[in-house]
Amino acid sequence: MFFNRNKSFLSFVHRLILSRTMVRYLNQDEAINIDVQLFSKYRFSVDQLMELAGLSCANAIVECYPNQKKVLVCCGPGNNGGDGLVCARHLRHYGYEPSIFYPKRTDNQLYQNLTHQCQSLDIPFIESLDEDIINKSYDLVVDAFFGFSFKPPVRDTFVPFMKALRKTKKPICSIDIPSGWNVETGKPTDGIEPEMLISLTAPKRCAQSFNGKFHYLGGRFVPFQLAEEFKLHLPDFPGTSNFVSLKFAKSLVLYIF
Ligand SMILES: NC(=O)C1=CN([C@@H]2O[C@H](COP(=O)(O)OP(=O)(O)OC[C@H]3O[C@@H](n4cnc5c(N)ncnc54)[C@H](O)[C@@H]3O)[C@@H](O)[C@H]2O)[C@H](O)CC1
Ligand SMILES: [K+]
Repeated sequence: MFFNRNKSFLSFVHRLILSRTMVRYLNQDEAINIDVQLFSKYRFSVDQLMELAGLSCANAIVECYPNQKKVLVCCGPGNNGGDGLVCARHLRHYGYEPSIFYPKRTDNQLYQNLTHQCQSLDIPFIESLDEDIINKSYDLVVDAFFGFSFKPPVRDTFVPFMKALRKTKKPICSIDIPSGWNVETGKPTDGIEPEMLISLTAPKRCAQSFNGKFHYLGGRFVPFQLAEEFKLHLPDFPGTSNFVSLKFAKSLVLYIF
């Protein structure tokens, strides 16, 4: 059956290997540079990209954690946190029971609007975080504390929160970057160990040392010219899906069966 679905199984495997092994892992400057180009040259708004990114994260989470409905979304002060707020809203619409921990808010109108949208869906905002709270009340943690603008070491306010993520027994899904990791060199000795990573736009260098269960690329919005300019070699997204596995073996099994 699968020979009919494509020219040949071998040509599929060849393309799959290339797409998984060829995808480029960005350094921090490249990630920031692409960000700037998306907003300037390609005239995307941050709201648009955040919505597309957060939606792709919610979809990938539903794919991997269909029964873990009680989700704690930990949001940081930047756009990574914004992705988390969007992800929480979409998970709520998908019938999940998200709660949000958002310790450091800003008066940025976009974040205030995203917060209001979550509150309008009765998504609770919790006021404190430690590993007992997580272990007792949640099935899954979404880590949207920090993305590619993180500069180590973790500042004092966030130290206890990162400790809770490090100590919890519950699976963690990190958005774009496992928070607290060096964007380029990866996990510090006391770093968190997420089970799932959803890279956005293109994977960052730290993702090369990620060996958790699930690694997806989300955010299906990269202009073809930009992908070409930065030689991103992004994999093909299947059908109308807005996330694609970067784990070669999983894609092969999915194809065959
Ligand atoms: N470019 C894209 O394609 C898209 C990117 N998205 C998401 O945006 C983040 C990057 O967002 P940014 O606002 O630049 O930064 P962060 O969210 O990573 O964090 C900045 C925030 O964190 C504070 N901070 C930095 N270092 C520390 C530290 N050591 N301790 C405590 N706090 C720290 C800093 O002050 C800022 O307030 C990217 O990863 C994506 O998730 C878009 O949403 C989608 C498209
Ligand atoms: K993160």
